[in-house]
Order: sequence, then C-alpha cells, then structure tokens
Amino acid sequence: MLSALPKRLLMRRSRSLSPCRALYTDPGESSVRRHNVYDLEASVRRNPVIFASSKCTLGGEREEACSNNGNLHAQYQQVASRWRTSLESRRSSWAALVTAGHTGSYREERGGQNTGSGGWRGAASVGVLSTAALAFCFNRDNNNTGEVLLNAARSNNADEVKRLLADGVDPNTRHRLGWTALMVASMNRQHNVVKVLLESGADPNLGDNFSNVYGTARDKGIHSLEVLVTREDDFSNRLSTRASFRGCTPLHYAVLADDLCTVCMLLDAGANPLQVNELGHTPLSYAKEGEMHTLLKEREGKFMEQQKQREAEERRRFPLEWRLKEHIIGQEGAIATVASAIRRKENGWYDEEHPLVFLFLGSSGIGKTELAKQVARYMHKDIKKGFIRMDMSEFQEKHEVAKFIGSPPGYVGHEEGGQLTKQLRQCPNAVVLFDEVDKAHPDVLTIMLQLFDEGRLTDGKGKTIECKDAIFIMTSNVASDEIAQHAMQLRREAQEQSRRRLADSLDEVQQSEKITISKKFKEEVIRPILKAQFRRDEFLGRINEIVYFLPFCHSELIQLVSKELNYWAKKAKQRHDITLLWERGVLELLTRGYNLHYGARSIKHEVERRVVNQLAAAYEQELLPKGCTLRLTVDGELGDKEEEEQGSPSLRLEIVDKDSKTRKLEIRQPQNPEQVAYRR
Ligand SMILES: Nc1ncnc2c1ncn2[C@@H]1O[C@H](COP(=O)(O)OP(=O)(O)OP(=O)(O)O)[C@@H](O)[C@H]1O
Repeated sequence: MLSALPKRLLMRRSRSLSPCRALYTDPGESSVRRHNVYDLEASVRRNPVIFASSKCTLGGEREEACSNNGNLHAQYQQVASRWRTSLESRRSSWAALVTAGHTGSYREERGGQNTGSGGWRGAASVGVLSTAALAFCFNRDNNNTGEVLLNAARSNNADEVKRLLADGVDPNTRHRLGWTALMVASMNRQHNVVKVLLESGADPNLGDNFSNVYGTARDKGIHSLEVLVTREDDFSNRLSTRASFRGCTPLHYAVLADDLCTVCMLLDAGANPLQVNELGHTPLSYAKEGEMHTLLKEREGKFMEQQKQREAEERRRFPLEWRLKEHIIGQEGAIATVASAIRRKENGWYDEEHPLVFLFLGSSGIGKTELAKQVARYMHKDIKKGFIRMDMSEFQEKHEVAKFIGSPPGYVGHEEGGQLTKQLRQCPNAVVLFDEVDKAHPDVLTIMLQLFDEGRLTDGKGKTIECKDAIFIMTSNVASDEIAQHAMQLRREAQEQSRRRLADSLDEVQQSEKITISKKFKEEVIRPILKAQFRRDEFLGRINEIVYFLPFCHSELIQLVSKELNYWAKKAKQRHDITLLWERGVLELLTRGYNLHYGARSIKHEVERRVVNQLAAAYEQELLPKGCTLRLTVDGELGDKEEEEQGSPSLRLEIVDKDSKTRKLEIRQPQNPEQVAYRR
C-alpha cells in the first residue's frame, strides 16, 4: 500500500478535466497537458470562459510560482515539520517513509521533469508525499460516519453506503472541503452508489462548496498541497486544480464525466438542469454534441415549462397581496393597486411596449421604499441585482445628467458609465426606485420620460439597453401634507359616523379606519400640485398608477409597536437569553410617540428611547441575570394624550422571579459628566 502511494500521485497528474476544458478537447490538447503543464494562454484563446476562471486562479498560480522560487522552501519547512511531528507521534513508520528513499522513486516516475530545475522540486515532491501520507493517516483515523459515507461512495461500495444510510447517516453530509457523496459518485460513474443515494433522499441540486485548490487552501487556512491530495484522493483525480467548481451540482459532475446513465438518474430524481454554478454555467454548457446534449436541451425546456406552471400555481395559492401584507402594515389601498398592476403584467394583460411606471406619494417613513423593495423581492430572487435604487437628490444639477447615464466620449468619466445604465444593463427587468423624484433636474426628467415612453435607454457610449420589462417606481413627498390632512379628515368623518351608529364592537371601529382617497380630491387637489411640480403633462401621462400612502391609524400604530417590540424581544433572547414580555398598556403608551412627519421611524425611535435604553442600562448595571424574564409595564395612569404631563406615565421594567412574583428593577440614571465633575 505504501509503495502504491507515489504511483497514485503520478497517476493523478495524467488527466485533468475542468468545467471550462470539458467543452474543448482536441487531440493536440491532451499532449499539452500530459504532464499537467498548463498552457493557460492557449486555453484562453480556445475558450473565453476559461479566461474568467483562469484570471481568478492566476493569482493562486503566481502565488505558487513565487513560493516555488523562494518562499516555498521556507513554507514547506514550516508545514512539513508540523506534519512530521504529527506523523512521528502517530505512525513512526510513516515518518520513516518521509525520510526514506520513496522520494527517489517519485522523481524517477516524474520522468526526469525536475532534473535541473532547482532544489524546490525535490522539496515539493517530499511535500506532496508527506501531505498524501498525512491525509491518508487522518482518513484512517477518522471515525466520523459522514466521512465514512463519503469514503464508501468514493470506493464504489454501494453495500456500505446502503448500510450507513440505513443507520441514519445524512445522505447530504459534506466533506470538510465541500462536496457530497452524490457528487463523488456522479463524478466517478458509480451508478449503484448514485442509485442508493438518490433513493435515500440525497439532494441532486446541492452545489459544491469547493472552489479550486488554491482558493480552498486560502479559505480553510490549509496548505494547497494538502488540499490537492485530498481532492484527488477523496473526490477525483481527473479534475483541474485551477478551475473553480463552486456551485457545481452532481449533474454538472455527471456531464463532465460524460456519463449519460448518471445524468438520466439525476434528472429523473428531480435534478434542475437550469441550475448554474459559480461561473454561471448550466450542465448543458459542458455537454458535448450528441445524445447527452440533446437530452439536456430537451429537459431544460420541460423544466422551464414546469417551473412556470409551479410559479403560476404558487401565485394562485399565495397571492402577491398576502406576501406584501406580511411585511407592510396598513397601506391596503397602495398594496392593492400595485399588486393588481403586477398581476396584469404577469398574466400577459399589459402593454408590452411600455414598462410599468408607478408614482408613490405620501409623507416620510410610511412604507413607500419598503413596498418597492418587497415588489423587487417578489419579482427577483437575486435582490441585489433586481432592485436598483437611485437617490434623485443626487441629480439636481444639469451636469449631473452625465452621472445618470454616463458621459459622452471625450468627457471626464466616460469610461465609468452611468449609475443607472450600469445597473440596468446587469438586470434589464429590475425594479428601479427613483427616490425623491421631485428633486431631479428637468433634464434628468426628460431622460426618464424617454425611458418610460420607449422602454429603452441609450448610455453615454451610445449603447442601448432594452428595459420594457422593468418596473419603475418614483417616490415623492410632494403633496404629502395635503394627503395626510385629507386622510385624517376622512378618518374623523368615518369614526363620527360609526359612533353615531353606536358601533361598540372593535371590528366595526377598525372598519371605520379603512378609508379611500376620493377621485375628486385626486383631480382637484393632487393633480394641480403635481402639474406645478413636474411642469409636464406628458410626464404625468406616462405614469400607470399614482399610489397614495396614508398616515397610520391607531390599530396600525399598535401593530407597528408590536412589530418593533417583537424585534427587540428576539434580539434579547438570541444575544442574552432574556425573555421580554409586555402588557397592552405599553403598546398604547408607545403609540403616543408617533409623529406624522417621520412615520414608522418615529415609532422605532420611541421604542429605542423608552425601552431599549432602559434594557441597555440595566444590562450594564448587571441587573439582568442570564435566562431571566422581564416584563414591561406602565407606571401611572394612561389618560388622555393631550393631558399627559412630561414624562408621565412612564415605562417600568420588572423582573419576574421563579415563583411568578415581580420586582421593579432599580435602574440608576446614567450620570451627567458635569455633575460628576462638580461632586469631585
Ligand atoms: N407600512 C409599514 N409597515 C411596516 N414597516 C414600515 C411601514 N412603513 C415604514 N416602515 C418601516 O419604516 C422604515 C422607513 O420606511 P420607508 O423607507 O419605506 O419610508 P418611506 O415611505 O420610503 O419614506 P422616505 O421617503 O422618508 O424614505 C423602514 O424600516 C420600514 O420597514
């Protein structure tokens, strides 16, 4: 077994597949790579994809090269001495192997490649060998059942795999370097093992966490030689050390291994042929022409169709309105308007020549940005690219148009491109938020009009971005006072009416708080204000929906306070193992901090000021034992808000003892530094 080790090391260098290489294999290429000599430039010429991956791995390569020249010896000495110490204490025979003549046979088998190329090659050989020895040694000593499963999969022992799975080992256990047993079996054409794993519920859509040898070595803080040997021994020796495999699924590996049987098994078990790896490639990108290519292409089409059906079913079962209401309190009119427009678009009942354009109106901190974000989250899985936020107060000057779409050739910043165009190019169907649109310069509005009208935008370099599928949302505080006053007037009238009807049930009172802005108000009050602000009828004419956000009613304020307290209660539990409870009066008292001009933000601040400050002070004064229960209560009478005196009633923090008795926490007020100085 020991003498077999150098041979394995040599053999692993004979073939090398990478996600990029698999597409371009010609007879000449194999000779280039026969001795694992990477002709990187040739690869780049053949396949632009390798350029991306080679670029990122080039650093690793250079790092290796320079360590080869000077550092490696020192590095090797450091690592090797650690390995040797470990080896000596564990297996004296292994230590003997490192110092004995096996390195010689390794050199011979390398076919004289290292002769004349300096002493480091010899050192590297010893390094590889000792790493392999150590990896082997560690493997032998490992009792972890997950590792045993991975080893059984690697050695094609289907019976052992079956036995381990029956004993309850998780079929999705990952190797410490990132892969699963199903990936190992798929890469190594082990059909029986693949079958057993799939039958036991192994997930065919998990992606590999292993990037490449150098990246993984860096991430895990282990030497690249150890990673190399482990990858080759525990996974496959046919894969490139430089290409990135992060995100590759068992299906990617089965395609790389050119194994049609495994591909069929994985697809039948629900593998997603559209799943991309870190390089953005689906398994189909690695399939050569022929049966495999045709099969994957056909399955991709079918999978897309099924996905559409699933999404439609999901939309029916869990409508957009519900999803939005999970995150947004109140604003039911706004939610209904936005959800209906998106539903029309999703179901093909829209004008596909123009993008959807909304104008959100209302005061600050009322949920305009939050609703835009939630729409983006619903439309796009990748929220980072799918949500573009432009602060229009940054485009108030005429010359700032260039920042928006990029400067023309010959101007400063031409190469940088525009803030909007750069992001839109990455995701042309994004949800784009133009915050505080009323602050933008008229020239910027002209560009936006072109964008809304034609659904395309030409940047400073003359390149056009088609974005008819994007959703544009503008927000503005224009007319917010008028909207707030009107809404409060409507609420007062509704409450008066319900009082007159002697409605004493809470439901009816809450019903009376749901109001709708009248058409007359929109036409007679809001339109003229908007016209005066934007000065263009055609701009307003291109807006599909003007959406009104109303100030919060009392029941919505209670919900906002509860949401905020729940947030802090969760934090208290997670960070300090403290349970936080409160009575209804606390919610009532905290709603009094609501300020129409700051919206939900004023509630957040009130909770921080009256509750979180006390908690932090009590914690600092070591009044809160770990695992304790705290209750927030109101100290004093909750009378009319208008008659309330400064600071009264206040919030009291009590600790609940084991026998359910409570005692007030005596929290000292933080001392004013001036008073401290005076006393001294
Ligand atoms: N209706 C709401 N439901 C739940 N949370 C809300 C609501 N409105 C505001 N918030 C919370 O308040 C904060 C500010 O909200 P948001 O950014 O949506 O305000 P806005 O209406 O866009 O105002 P501004 O124009 O000042 O940005 C966010 O943390 C948000 O989660």
